[in-house]
Amino acid sequence: MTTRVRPSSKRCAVIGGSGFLGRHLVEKLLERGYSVAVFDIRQSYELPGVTFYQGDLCDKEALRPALKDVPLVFHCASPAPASDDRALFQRVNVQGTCTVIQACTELGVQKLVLTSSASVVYEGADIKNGTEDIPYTAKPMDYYTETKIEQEKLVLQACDKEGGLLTVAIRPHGIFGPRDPQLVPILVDTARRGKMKFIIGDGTNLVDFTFVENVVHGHILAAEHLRPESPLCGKPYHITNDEPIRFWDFMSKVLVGLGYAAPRYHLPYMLVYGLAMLLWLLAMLLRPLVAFKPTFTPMRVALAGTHHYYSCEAAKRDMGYKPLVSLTEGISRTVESYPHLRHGAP
Ligand SMILES: NC(=O)C1=CN([C@@H]2O[C@H](COP(=O)(O)OP(=O)(O)OC[C@H]3O[C@@H](n4cnc5c(N)ncnc54)[C@H](OP(=O)(O)O)[C@@H]3O)[C@@H](O)[C@H]2O)C=CC1
Ligand SMILES: CC(C)CCC[C@@H](C)[C@H]1CC[C@H]2C3=C(CC[C@]12C)[C@@]1(C)CCC(=O)C[C@@H]1CC3
Repeated sequence: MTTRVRPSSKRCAVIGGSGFLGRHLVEKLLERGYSVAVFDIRQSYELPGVTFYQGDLCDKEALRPALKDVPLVFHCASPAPASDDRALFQRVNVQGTCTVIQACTELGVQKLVLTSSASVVYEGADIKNGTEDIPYTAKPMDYYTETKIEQEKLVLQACDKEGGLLTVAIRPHGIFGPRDPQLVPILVDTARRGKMKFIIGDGTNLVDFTFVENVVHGHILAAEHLRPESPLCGKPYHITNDEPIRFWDFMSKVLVGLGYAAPRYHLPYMLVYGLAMLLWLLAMLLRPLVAFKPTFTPMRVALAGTHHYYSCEAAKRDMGYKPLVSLTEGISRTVESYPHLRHGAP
């Protein structure tokens, strides 16, 4: 007779655990007494309590050892949104997520927590205090969003309350914090190239930026509240700082904190959006001859010039979520963590 090892409830796996959010999640899980298996395409650190498995999540055989005897899996791997490689997004976010679900089911994993994105409902128009019942956009603005929608559907549909895999999706928005490879570095790069002088639109559009530790807190609460009888089963939840801020005020606070000037001059939104569309078309047409990536993509201009903030009332109600770090504290901790990006730094 073979005896199956009963997975310890303080064991878990983090797929994408080498990334920005993944590593913060791993650190918090360790602090809370979990032992963690990290599965990622690259290894970016070593920590006591972490077993590292390197591989592609599309490869089930590579995934299996990381998920074996683990009751709880977090899936926060994705190609970076800045890539415009449709085939890569499709392979990793859609086919790869099918592979993750299959592996979890075959290995008897009890809970799967997906990092989705609030952008699954965003199509370039204003969203004010959006709730989780807004339908997925039928017009995703990029391949990243298109495949995050498919990925979320797959995970939520896989939820089986009758003794099978339980699933939930966390939809963060605008994650920022120490070690973020995107938001602050893109902003500083744009400032260093002298392109952060302009405010797109009237500058009053409100947006959610969410400190990474609050996103981590939402993930752990979701995992710990996910049970067959709980309302979380098969549902998506927004996790934000619950403090929408003007997009341009947030950018200015980070820039000024790092010693750069805040943008001052206004440009009409529709003009910049139109130019971004033209540039994008040009990049498409010239692609066989020259590869260039415009800073001002239509998606980025829309993100910079429209309202997009979301309600996190459902997470408060169903899992007792409350942001732990305020926006002001989050911004100052973030700014302090980037001495090398300060104005004048070598
Ligand atoms: N950052 C944000 O503002 C937001 C992020 N999200 C979601 O949060 C999650 C985490 O994002 P974030 O931490 O910013 O992203 P990161 O790129 O920092 O982390 C993702 C990690 O997954 C790895 N990875 C990519 N492809 C594979 C693969 N095929 N197999 C195994 N590992 C792979 C990446 O490796 P490599 O770097 O080598 O590609 C990276 O280590 C993502 O699902 C993202 O969609 C949602 C909303 C907002
Ligand atoms: C979803 C958002 C809350 C988080 C956005 C993350 C990134 C998409 C943004 C981080 C830095 C931003 C930025 C711009 C657009 C959006 C970001 C890339 C601009 C390109 C917008 C136009 C400008 O004037 C320059 C901006 C640089 C920074």
